[in-house]
Amino acid sequence: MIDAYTAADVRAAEEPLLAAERGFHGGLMHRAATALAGVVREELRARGVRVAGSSVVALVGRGNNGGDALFALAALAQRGAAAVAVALGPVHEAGVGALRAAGGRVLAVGDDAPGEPVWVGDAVAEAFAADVLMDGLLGIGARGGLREPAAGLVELLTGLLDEAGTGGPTVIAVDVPSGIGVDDGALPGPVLPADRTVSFGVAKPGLLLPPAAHLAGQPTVVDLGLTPMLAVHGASPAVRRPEAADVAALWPVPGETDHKYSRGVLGVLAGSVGYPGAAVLCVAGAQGAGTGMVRYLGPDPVARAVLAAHPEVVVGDGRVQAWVIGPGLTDDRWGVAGERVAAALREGHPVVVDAGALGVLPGSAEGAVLVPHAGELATLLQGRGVDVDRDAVQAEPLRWAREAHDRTGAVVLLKGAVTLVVGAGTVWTAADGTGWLATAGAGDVLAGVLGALLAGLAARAPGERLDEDTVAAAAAVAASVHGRAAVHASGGGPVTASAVAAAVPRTLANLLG
Ligand SMILES: NC(=O)C1=CN([C@@H]2O[C@H](COP(=O)(O)OP(=O)(O)OC[C@H]3O[C@@H](n4cnc5c(N)ncnc54)[C@H](OP(=O)(O)O)[C@@H]3O)[C@@H](O)[C@H]2O)[C@@H](O)CC1
Ligand SMILES: [K+]
Repeated sequence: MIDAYTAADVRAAEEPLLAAERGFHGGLMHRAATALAGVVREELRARGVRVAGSSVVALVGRGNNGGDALFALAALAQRGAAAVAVALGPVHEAGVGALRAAGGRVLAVGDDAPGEPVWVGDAVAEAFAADVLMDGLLGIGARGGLREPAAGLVELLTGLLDEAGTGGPTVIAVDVPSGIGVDDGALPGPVLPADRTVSFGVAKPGLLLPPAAHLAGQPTVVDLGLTPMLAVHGASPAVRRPEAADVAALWPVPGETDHKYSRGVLGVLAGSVGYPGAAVLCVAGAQGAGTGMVRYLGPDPVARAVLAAHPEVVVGDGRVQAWVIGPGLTDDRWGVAGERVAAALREGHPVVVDAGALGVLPGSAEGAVLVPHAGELATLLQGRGVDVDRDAVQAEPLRWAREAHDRTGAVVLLKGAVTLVVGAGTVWTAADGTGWLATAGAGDVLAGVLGALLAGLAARAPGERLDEDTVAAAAAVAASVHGRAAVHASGGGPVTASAVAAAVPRTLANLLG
């Protein structure tokens, strides 16, 4: 599990550690910088460049984040790297001292910065020519987006890096990409996209939350002994991301005495004469995820298509432990879908609600998991009197997913390259897929995978409602499995939704094996 804590919780936890070290060399900043320098060396090796003779540049801001970057540069300079700090104002004095003592250079952008004065354009050229570029402008002390001159410098550099494709430096963000919303993943201004973020103590929410997560690259967390302090302080993770072991821990694995009913029966109300494929794909996802049985409800021609692809499906009503309602339904079926959602919730069954059925939710949909994409979430909120559109949802996905949760009582899984799951408690994210997964029908497969998982979990606790945290964790785990299946199926190239569903059993076998 990657657990991310808010900036306030991190500060409260580090306070006693900082007080205990009282400026002692070898304290938190020294350990953070040493680990950071280690990651830079790793990245230099990955580029086939030796540390001695390499070129490493850091953009340095006024706080301790800049201090980390300066001490890391000093450590690299000691090993023979050409280390250059670009200071964008007054910066950590001891850090500058250490860098200079190790033979590094300091370039100054702006009158109040130490070092050789340079134009912004020269600083950009220096940064762009480096093997590795560290972004140490702002950390968890950020208030709002980058200010000038850092904002302009980052905009210029981002443009150059965009044009260069893979030709520019490897970018490593120090603790967080500078200027992101540390706690909410917002992007209030320009942010330098990183290949990797080295985060100190614990991950920060913005590394896992869209849209900032797209700019953080691969997160690497450096252990600084903060976790026990967080526990003492009573902090709980604000955002979590499941890893392979977490999928295995949650996924119900059948025992010798299990039978199809004890493994979970999933009801699927999906598909229409216009969109029969949605039903076939949803069922394929559920079968691939190993549900005990699928009961399918839908028009005869669609049922025939479902049976042709999946002869093990039972067509017609009966007892189920969970539902998927909505994929591929046309408006003539929305009334039936709405009644079925309400009935399932009354009976205490978890329901995955997708597509057209999102528009016919009962006033309170507590117990449901809504699985919209950004456009569907905007429509759902508009239907409840909220003035929001797709672009606004994409700009602030956490805010609007939370709004939808507050207004419906349901767990909200917002689909995207980084999937977001919002309930009353911890926020979950998953980002194990590939860009190739953005393809027709992929959402139908996800609904089936999630439905199967919920049916399996509900079947393990007969007569009990699944608690909301379990449902939210299941939604994130299902999104993770779906993304991993896409990666398996893709092998780096295009992938169809059918292929993703077909790859789910192999993906689960690898995760559970
Ligand atoms: N947690 C840990 O265990 C460890 C943490 N460590 C490190 O410490 C970092 C936190 O350090 P920090 O508190 O000095 O904050 P940081 O973000 O560097 O700078 C804040 C300064 O920037 C300024 N400023 C604010 N917003 C701004 C803006 N938009 N644009 C421009 N300026 C802005 C603000 O000034 P003001 O807002 O008052 O104008 C203030 O002076 C943390 O991220 C990690 O890297 C490690 O060293 C050791 C282990
Ligand atoms: K940073």
